Amino acid sequence: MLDYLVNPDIEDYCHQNTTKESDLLLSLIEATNKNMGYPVKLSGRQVGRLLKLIVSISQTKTILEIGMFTGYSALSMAEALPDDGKIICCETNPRAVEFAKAFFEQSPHGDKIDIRFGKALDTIGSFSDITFDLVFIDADKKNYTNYLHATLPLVRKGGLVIVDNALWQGNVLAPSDERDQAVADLNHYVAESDALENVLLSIRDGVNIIRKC
Ligand SMILES: C[S@@+](CC[C@H](N)C(=O)[O-])C[C@H]1O[C@@H](n2cnc3c(N)ncnc32)[C@H](O)[C@@H]1O
Repeated sequence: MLDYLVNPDIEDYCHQNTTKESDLLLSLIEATNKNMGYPVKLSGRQVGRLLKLIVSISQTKTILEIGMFTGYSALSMAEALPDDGKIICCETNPRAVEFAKAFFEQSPHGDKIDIRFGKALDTIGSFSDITFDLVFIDADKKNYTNYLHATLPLVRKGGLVIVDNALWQGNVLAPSDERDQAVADLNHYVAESDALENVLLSIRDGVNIIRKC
């Protein structure tokens, strides 16, 4: 594991010079830090604003999020969806689900968010006749390649898959366990595929932006 991927001063500068979140999202971050023990799980301002920006400029209306936690990235994307847009969020932690629901209820965008409690692969397996404009993968790393292969058929042509933690603290350089390997395998598969085009960005812990051709 590398100490850091991006110089911390540069990281801080980028954070300070990126559009601030809505007041509700700022309270969600504060409450997550105070009550949930793992604030590091939040994708953070740069990734959150990147997701919101992409949703805004891509005519995205249907999103699948794999790994919702307390709802930071879900609400960031929901804020950019049109009124008839929808985001389905998969999450296994009941406490995180209750926490997120309380915040979604306070948001004018909360009714765009549909939480599916349970393992994401089971939820995905239950879908029929559903197509997504965008899939955001941000759950257990060991299933990263499984998530990619399970969701690609559900993504419309021209749609996006965005993968957080795609550099996995640098462990992709020399994978040493199942999780490192799954993230490295996903990156390799995507870069080699003729059916996909992508850019792997070294923002925060890495973000892989993939377009289905
Ligand atoms: C990194 S956090 C997600 C952070 C969130 N996307 C954000 O940026 O605010 C990963 C989440 O995935 C959830 N998770 C882990 N395994 C899962 C599974 N098999 N199915 C659905 N969610 C899972 C965890 O409980 C955790 O809340």
